[in-house]
Amino acid sequence: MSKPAVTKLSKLSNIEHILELVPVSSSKFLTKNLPAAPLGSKGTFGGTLVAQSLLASLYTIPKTYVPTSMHCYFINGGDPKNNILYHVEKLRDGKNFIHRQIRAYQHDKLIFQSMILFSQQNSDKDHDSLHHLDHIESLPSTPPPDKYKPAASLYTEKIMAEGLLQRYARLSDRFKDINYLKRQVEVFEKGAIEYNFPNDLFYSQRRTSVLDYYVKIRHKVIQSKEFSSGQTTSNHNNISSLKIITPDTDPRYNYVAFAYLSDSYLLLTLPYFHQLPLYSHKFSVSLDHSIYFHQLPLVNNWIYLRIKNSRSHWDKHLVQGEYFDSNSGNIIATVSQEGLVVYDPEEEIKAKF
Ligand SMILES: CCCCCCCCCC(=O)SCCNC(=O)CCNC(=O)[C@H](O)C(C)(C)COP(=O)(O)OP(=O)(O)OC[C@H]1O[C@@H](n2cnc3c(N)ncnc32)[C@H](O)[C@@H]1OP(=O)(O)O
Repeated sequence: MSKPAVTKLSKLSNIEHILELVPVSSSKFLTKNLPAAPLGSKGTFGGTLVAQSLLASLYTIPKTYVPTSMHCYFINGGDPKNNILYHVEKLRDGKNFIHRQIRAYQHDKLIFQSMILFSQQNSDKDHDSLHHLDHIESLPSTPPPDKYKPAASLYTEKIMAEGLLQRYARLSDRFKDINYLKRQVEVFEKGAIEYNFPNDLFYSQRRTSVLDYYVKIRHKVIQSKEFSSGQTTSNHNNISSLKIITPDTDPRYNYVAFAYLSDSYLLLTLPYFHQLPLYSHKFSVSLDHSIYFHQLPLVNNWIYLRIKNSRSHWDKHLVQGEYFDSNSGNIIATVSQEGLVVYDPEEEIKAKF
């Protein structure tokens, strides 16, 4: 199994290290490293499961196919102290579409399942009828500094400042822990995902139905749009001939990295739509996650994201994001997620804060 040298990166931002899978058979893939929980959370980060299930399935399909959509369910919380084994089931291999189902296990416990549809990239059709991509005119290709700030400096200014921190500490004990706060700033500064948030993200008293921000991946991912034509990535019966899929070698890694970022600061932004401070939940897990890919998401470019909270009802909340390439203004993906998020009554949160 050949593997190119890995560029030296901070461990926090090394997405290849975070997501690496070791093929154990033509349909089973084991995590190389432990599946970490997000800071402040007990279970494995959902984005890791979504991205690794996509990565595992890529080993079983020809390189000319790209993901069109994926629909995922988080069935049991992942244990960050145990490796995960992904089983890829081939449901169908067609001329235009390929279907895969992926199940993630820790020991014998099913923790996650996804279904992924791939479509042929190099279509030989000569006309693209009814061609349309949602588009934002004159979208700035970098976050305008008067509206958006790097996450670490915004967190330091809006949460860690004298006077404000005491208010957050009334919501959760974690804000009394200086190590937690320092680690959060470090994750924002050096983590795999870089954010520029609007100035009022952490506590907005503005009534609005849309939240927007900019996001990208720090780890360099090859951007070439050329998908080598031809053979399957894997020789299904010979795992020693598998070429490891990395950010340096395979542009399809942009899809994998996008899947990872698409589960972060999505459900967590719910309080923004309800004029409450972020992190004011009592319990928060994502239940499902769906992505429609509209084109190759170039994850090292700033991606402009618009989130809506279409419904919140009896602790079940639906959030939906539209992601745009900030260079072209064209839509690259649509994401939906339902979460189980439990809050105290709004008046109680506001009274404490
Ligand atoms: C401050 C920074 C915070 C950062 C948060 C970042 C969030 C990032 C988003 C994610 O990545 S979440 C990770 C992906 N999603 C998951 O792992 C969810 C996996 N699915 C499940 O855990 C179960 O399907 C689910 C809990 C949703 C099922 O609920 P049930 O009510 O049917 O199950 P059950 O009653 O057996 O409870 C299972 C556990 O959930 C807990 N739970 C359920 N509802 C709860 C509730 N309302 N309040 C508190 N705890 C609750 C319950 O206490 C119990 O904990 P233990 O296992 O420790 O005993």
